[in-house]
Amino acid sequence: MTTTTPPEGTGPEHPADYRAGFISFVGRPNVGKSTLTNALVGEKVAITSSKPQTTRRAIRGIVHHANGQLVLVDTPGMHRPRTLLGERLNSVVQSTLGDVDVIGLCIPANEKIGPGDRFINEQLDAFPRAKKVAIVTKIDAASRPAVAEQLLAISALRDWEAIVPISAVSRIQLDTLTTELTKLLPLSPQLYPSDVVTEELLEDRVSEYIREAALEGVQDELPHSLAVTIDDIVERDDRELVEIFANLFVERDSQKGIIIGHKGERLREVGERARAQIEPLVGKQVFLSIRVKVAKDWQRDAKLLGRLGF
Ligand SMILES: Nc1nc2c(ncn2[C@@H]2O[C@H](COP(=O)(O)OP(=O)(O)OP(=O)(O)O)[C@@H](O)[C@H]2O)c(=O)[nH]1
Repeated sequence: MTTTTPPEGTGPEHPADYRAGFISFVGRPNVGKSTLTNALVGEKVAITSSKPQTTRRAIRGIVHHANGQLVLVDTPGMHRPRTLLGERLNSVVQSTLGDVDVIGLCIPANEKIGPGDRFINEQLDAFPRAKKVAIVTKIDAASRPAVAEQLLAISALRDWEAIVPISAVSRIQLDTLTTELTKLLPLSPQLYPSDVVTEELLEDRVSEYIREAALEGVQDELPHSLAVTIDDIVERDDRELVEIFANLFVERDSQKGIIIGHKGERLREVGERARAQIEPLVGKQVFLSIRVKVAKDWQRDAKLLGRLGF
């Protein structure tokens, strides 16, 4: 019997070679994974910062295009664990990578390949199912000869399915990367409806925005000590207003002072920065209450980690 019905789920508008699947970007902290995720998805779904190790959750950004769908699974930076939080982050990475179709190892163009890159590259052998692609990030920050040299050095690391130099900030070669990644995915119907760009809950995105705002301009030891929880998000019926009640956790009393600042000035700025990100997301004016609390040494305390959502 012959049939002209397209495979279930693909819909008549999709070509026969439509591909969809899961992709994870890995690499040392600060190599530009979150920035790349956001640039590909075209909306801010992962927080970025100049401080390493700011990504804590497996966030999915979804890239839609005519020939396929890339579901991006953003992972925390892989590193040797020093705290309980570090261990949990690593186990998130391990379970994520066991599932994906493609792993993109990100290595910046403007830094020599180091032990950290090699360590992560070796870890990838544990995931034979995934196809491996090298992504050379930040090419805007390196000279052409330096990029060429880096491509050569990376090609010696393993037999890659592809090596793609890109810049997320200058939007160089992002379409090429999308095309190359799509080619490596299985033939598949669409996995998500076309208007979905992330699976993250509003609450999670709001708390990430607050953490990002709080991270701006703080000292080096603080970033890992910050965590945000949301008590409530209330949509007011009587006004075009959303009320958000958040807690910002630090580990020590001294950090509380730093976050709040002189006469609360710093906290006010954090609130303003976060609000500027959240309002477009909810499409309404936002009233944001942030209460700073101390949870002593939460990174090393299993119970507190659980309470803070890790
Ligand atoms: N010049 C340049 N800088 C970039 C580019 N992509 C990212 N960066 C910068 O590199 C820094 C780190 O970027 P992130 O995207 O947060 O890095 P990450 O790998 O996700 O970091 P973790 O979350 O710590 O794992 C930020 O200051 C970015 O602005 C790029 O294409 N060009």
